[in-house]
Amino acid sequence: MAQFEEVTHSKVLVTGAAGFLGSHLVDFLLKKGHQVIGIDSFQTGSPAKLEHLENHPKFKLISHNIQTPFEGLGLENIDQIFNLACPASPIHYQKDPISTLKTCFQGIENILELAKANDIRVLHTSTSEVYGDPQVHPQPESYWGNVNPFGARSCYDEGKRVAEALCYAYQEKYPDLQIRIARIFNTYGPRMAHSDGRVVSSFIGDALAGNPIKITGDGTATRSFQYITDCIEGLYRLMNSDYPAPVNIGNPGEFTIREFAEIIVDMVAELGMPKVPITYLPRPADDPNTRKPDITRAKEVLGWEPTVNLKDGLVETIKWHMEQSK
Ligand SMILES: O=c1ccn([C@@H]2O[C@H](COP(=O)(O)OP(=O)(O)O[C@H]3OC[C@@H](O)[C@H](O)[C@H]3O)[C@@H](O)[C@H]2O)c(=O)[nH]1
Repeated sequence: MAQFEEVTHSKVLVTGAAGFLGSHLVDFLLKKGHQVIGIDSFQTGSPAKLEHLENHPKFKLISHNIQTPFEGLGLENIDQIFNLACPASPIHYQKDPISTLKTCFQGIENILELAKANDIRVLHTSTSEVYGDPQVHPQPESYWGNVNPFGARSCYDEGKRVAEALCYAYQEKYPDLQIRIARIFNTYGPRMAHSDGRVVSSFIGDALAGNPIKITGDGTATRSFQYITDCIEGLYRLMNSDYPAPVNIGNPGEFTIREFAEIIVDMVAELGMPKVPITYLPRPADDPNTRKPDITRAKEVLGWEPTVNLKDGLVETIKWHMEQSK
């Protein structure tokens, strides 16, 4: 196992702090006693996700787009940077593909420059989308992927791939620079709004509102869903490990989208609400057919694996959605 060394009371920068993952990571780091600076452009993130920290003595939120260098923001004394800033829902990252590419490439370039100049460790969040529509199943980190470089998803898939390539190039050129890469698989939980567009929040939001669930495609595509707390623990362990290559962070439990829709319909019906119908819409361009992480590496180098099963995670997520609609 690689060395996992918990750093106590450090100063940590989280980009994308007002996003779904970012806001949970900020809470987690503050609970651990760290001082946290959050950065967000509020393109898809929302200050409401951090409202509860408004007067927290160890938290500061800065409005900044990582496409722009960090000079003048006073970030020289940071110990660690988690780079989470990027629209992640397909409907969001495809809205302004040029901006998504800039966030991926210029964003990580600005972060690496800041890190290089000030000896800061960086964890970059990559994605299972670097595997594209995979022809190897499940996907280990050694798989190079099957990505369309010239299509609707390429702004994100290729953006995340070029960001990994830039991390690699910096590591080669500046061996003292500490870089960690997490390839995050589909993650869900409280604070992912109904309007986010990703499948878990869409299905739950619709089922609770009594609307039909909308499957895009024929429902045979598969995904593996990881609960937010497992993801955050995995990111934290990776940051504080000495492992320099990409690590999959995901839950290997795999479901077809139709199976998943049925689970949501049944869980919401068990709460005494009407059983909503399932409808079918056209499949989005280049939507991957299958996805499931091979987490052998994460188990070996981080001593990490997911602990929350799908039903338990969904109970918490449904509860959160119900509170939102009160
Ligand atoms: O309302 C919906 C949304 C999605 N889907 C389907 O559900 C599956 C999952 O779609 P999502 O939009 O939740 O997410 P995707 O797996 O396509 O992409 C995600 O992958 C991993 C992460 O890095 C990213 O956050 C995100 O890009 C797809 O097959 C999609 O077509 C629906 O059937 N209905």
